[in-house]
Amino acid sequence: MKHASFIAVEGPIGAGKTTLTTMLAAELGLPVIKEIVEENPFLGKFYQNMDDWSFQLEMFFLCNRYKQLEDTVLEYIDKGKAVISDYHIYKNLIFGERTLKGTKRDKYREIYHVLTDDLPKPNIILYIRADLDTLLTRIAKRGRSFEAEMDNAYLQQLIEDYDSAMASLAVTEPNTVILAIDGNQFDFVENPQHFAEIASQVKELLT
Ligand SMILES: Nc1ncnc2c1ncn2[C@@H]1O[C@H](COP(=O)(O)OP(=O)(O)OP(=O)(O)O)[C@@H](O)[C@H]1O
Ligand SMILES: Nc1nc(=O)c2ncn([C@H]3C[C@H](O)[C@@H](CO)O3)c2[nH]1
Repeated sequence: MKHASFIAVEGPIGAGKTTLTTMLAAELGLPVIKEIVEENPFLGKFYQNMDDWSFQLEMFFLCNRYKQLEDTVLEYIDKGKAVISDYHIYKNLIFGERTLKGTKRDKYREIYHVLTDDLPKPNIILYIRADLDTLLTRIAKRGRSFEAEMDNAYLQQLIEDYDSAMASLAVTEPNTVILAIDGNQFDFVENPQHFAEIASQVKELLT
């Protein structure tokens, strides 16, 4: 039996994950899983002082996403229903490896694997790649106050971390389809033709 599709939209901060996920969910008639941002008590503190707050923040994201992933598996994947999410749980490792240091990083990595290794993961990843200027423009356009403190070097580093992580996933999980989307060129918000092209590629993957 063919497994139901579990699609994750990924990319660095401000790439357009939530926007594209919402648009595709509506177009394809799929239930949507979105990450919790506004109720996160550590994000503002983290952007002001990353060294002091990174462990709390990464653990908060990991526990929330773990719970959401468990629920997604029970509600959709185990029942053979397709679903689209605006993140892949693997992003915890991408961020954690960047923001944590020393023993905290080692402990966090272990907890990540203990929690997630035995859970089903997305079989399709839509990876939105975008350069620093594009991301800065979109983050500014969205205007979240706590992100005003974000360092450009951190964002640039994450762009590179995402590229490495996707290249490594392509090797370690060869059955996962990774569709790269050029977020600099594709303006799926303003240009319906651009969105239609992406939607048609995703539909092909689902058939
Ligand atoms: N392809 C695009 N073209 C033009 N504007 C875009 C595009 N994608 C997203 N935007 C705009 O950029 C802003 C950020 O998008 P969005 O919140 O979807 O990003 P995100 O990747 O989910 O961010 P985060 O990493 O913080 O969760 C929004 O204002 C959105 O309207
Ligand atoms: N450090 C860190 N670890 C994560 O797992 C993570 N996931 C998202 N974010 C940040 C990016 C946006 O500002 C905001 C919304 O995505 O939260 C994260 N930050």
